[in-house]
Amino acid sequence: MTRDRDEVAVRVRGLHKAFGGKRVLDGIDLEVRRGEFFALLGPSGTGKTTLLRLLAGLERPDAGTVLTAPRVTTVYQEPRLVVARRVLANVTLGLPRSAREKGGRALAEVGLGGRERAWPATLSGGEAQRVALARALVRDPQVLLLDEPFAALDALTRLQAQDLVAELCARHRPAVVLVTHDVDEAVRLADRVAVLDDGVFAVDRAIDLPRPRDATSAVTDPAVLEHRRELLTRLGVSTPSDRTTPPPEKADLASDRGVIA
Ligand SMILES: Nc1ncnc2c1ncn2[C@@H]1O[C@H](COP(=O)(O)OP(=O)(O)OP(=O)(O)O)[C@@H](O)[C@H]1O
Repeated sequence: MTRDRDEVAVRVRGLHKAFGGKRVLDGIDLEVRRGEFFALLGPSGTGKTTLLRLLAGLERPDAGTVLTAPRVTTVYQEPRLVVARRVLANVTLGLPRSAREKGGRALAEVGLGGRERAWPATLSGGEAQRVALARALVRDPQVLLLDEPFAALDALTRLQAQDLVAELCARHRPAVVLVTHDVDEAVRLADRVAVLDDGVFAVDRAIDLPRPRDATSAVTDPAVLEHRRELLTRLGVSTPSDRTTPPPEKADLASDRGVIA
């Protein structure tokens, strides 16, 4: 483990944010280190994107502090490519011409080597999102913010894109904050998963599973299933195993009878 893995790249303390009197974030504390992958789940409208926007410096806190390493880059659900610019120009947008070579290497890293001169309109959704990843990579982010980056992709492309992001993050080791609605995606990618509810983290759970994590283990590995069950329960979704568990009164009865150790 090298030293910069231990550097804190995101430090949030006592963060409060409201819009028009509506409390959205109500005292958030968060630390994410270089090389750490943090995923944020939560029902719609709980403030996940607001937290990302605060980390990106696009919103100001009402109270509390938000500190990040200087190079912060966001990848959004839509790739946000400039249609009138070729792929490489999109990757290096706003950077000096000297960044072109690095841009080409970033494209090769996301599997799009040779597509530098393609127009965005000729790309598939998955390819366009890989261009967006290359555009983030070329900026050497110390903090990578991912705002539901796989949500618009079909199921198979999404799994491939998750593998790619896991691989890129393992190699470049930014501090990652991923916002997602997908529990399986969070468990597959993250070192830690939090559930944002009512302005605070209702859960902040370490996912200490070995890597690489392949897609099939998501349906076979009991440790993965346990994380999934716990997170879904915290999100208010009952799982089949919950439904087959006797209700509490019955479990108590059973334990009174000595059936449950
Ligand atoms: N600029 C703003 N002005 C007013 N209200 C806002 C603003 N930004 C966010 N909100 C409100 O803050 C709340 C949280 O929004 P936010 O987009 O952060 O939630 P979210 O958890 O990311 O939702 P989703 O999962 O649906 O994307 C919502 O009620 C939203 O309407």
